[in-house]
Amino acid sequence: MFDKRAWIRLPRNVVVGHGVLSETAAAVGELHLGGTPLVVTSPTPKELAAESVAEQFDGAPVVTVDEASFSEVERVMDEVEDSEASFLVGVGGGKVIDIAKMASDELDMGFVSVPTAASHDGIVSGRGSVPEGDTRHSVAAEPPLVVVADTGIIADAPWRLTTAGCADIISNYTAVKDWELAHRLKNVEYSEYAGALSRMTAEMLVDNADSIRPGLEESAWLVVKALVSSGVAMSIAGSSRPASGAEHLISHQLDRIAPGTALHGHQVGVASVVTEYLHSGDMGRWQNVHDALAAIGAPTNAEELGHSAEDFVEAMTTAHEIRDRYTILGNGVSEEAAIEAATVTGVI
Ligand SMILES: NC(=O)C1=CN([C@@H]2O[C@H](COP(=O)(O)OP(=O)(O)OC[C@H]3O[C@@H](n4cnc5c(N)ncnc54)[C@H](O)[C@@H]3O)[C@@H](O)[C@H]2O)C=CC1
Ligand SMILES: O=C(CO)COP(=O)(O)O
Ligand SMILES: [Zn+2]
Repeated sequence: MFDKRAWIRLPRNVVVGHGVLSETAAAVGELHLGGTPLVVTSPTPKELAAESVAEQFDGAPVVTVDEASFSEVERVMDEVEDSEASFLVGVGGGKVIDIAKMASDELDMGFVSVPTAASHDGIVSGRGSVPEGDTRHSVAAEPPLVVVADTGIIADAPWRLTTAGCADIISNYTAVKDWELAHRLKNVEYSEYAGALSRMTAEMLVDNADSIRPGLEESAWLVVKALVSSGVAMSIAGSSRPASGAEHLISHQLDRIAPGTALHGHQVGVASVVTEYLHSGDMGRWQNVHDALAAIGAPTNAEELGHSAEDFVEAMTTAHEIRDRYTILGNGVSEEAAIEAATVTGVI
């Protein structure tokens, strides 16, 4: 009997380009959500974009958040109740977008994503990530109904945020390899379509690496389009598998061991060099990942991330424990093997 089912949730309007911030209300208006939003932001994005977004909705209330935590999600939910808002607009980096996404998911109301930085693919995906206890990885959430990515604003964001977004996309290569491996070894459901889209997204970014340079709005355009495409791959898969393998597990562990040391995208990029080595050994493929990161100016080793060699090795040897996600780390790599892989690739 044929028993496959898919429920693919995607954003309705994705608006990308120069000055599109001013089209936020129009892009939302098409969806007939009704009522007034609560705008969720943080200090810098507030001045850059959130105040202007609030004006477009007739002076909608604005709440400023400080950190990605469930207490902040609850504070936003309380503000929704006080202001009687009927949907949420997140304006800022990944933390703000996640808080607004998780609050709207809890309240079962619409969510609009207005990223001011192209730092990772969570800005467009149906995945939310707020640290809870020991959990650092994303969980399923409603994707944004509307994404408004103004390349003028994103091009002016600190360059490291853009290189982090690029590295998050480059890590899709190893994520797909891990997914294929889990399919072969553990019969994990695999989507050819989502896998191919994710890999192609990484390829297109790497092929255009020469045009990804600070201050160029073209770069913001390329990276945002890649992040959208990666988010769509996750929606098709119904999980973060196409964009998250062993390299993400290692990054989540680093976030636990040494929180706040480096950006998500930068960590997964460096970890991806090592996991590519674990996949393909001395065939030079890890060098391709390393070179792609170097070409866009992202970190290529633990020191550049600000992590010690000991912490990186600890993350590698414990990463398999944090989630039910089979990868090249299998049931765990030994300390000796971790040191060997990280040393050969120049990561430590
Ligand atoms: N939902 C998901 O699937 C995923 C979620 N995450 C989560 O996202 C968070 C990290 O997000 P990031 O964006 O890397 O960091 P972030 O949200 O902390 O942003 C970094 C800093 O850049 C500032 N910023 C943003 N746009 C700016 C602009 N245009 N100009 C000047 N400053 C600007 C922010 O205010 C913040 O201070 C973590 O909590 C991580 O767990 C990470 C990956 C995937
Ligand atoms: O960052 C992500 C994809 O790039 C989400 O992955 P996780 O589910 O591992 O948090
Ligand atoms: Zn990621």
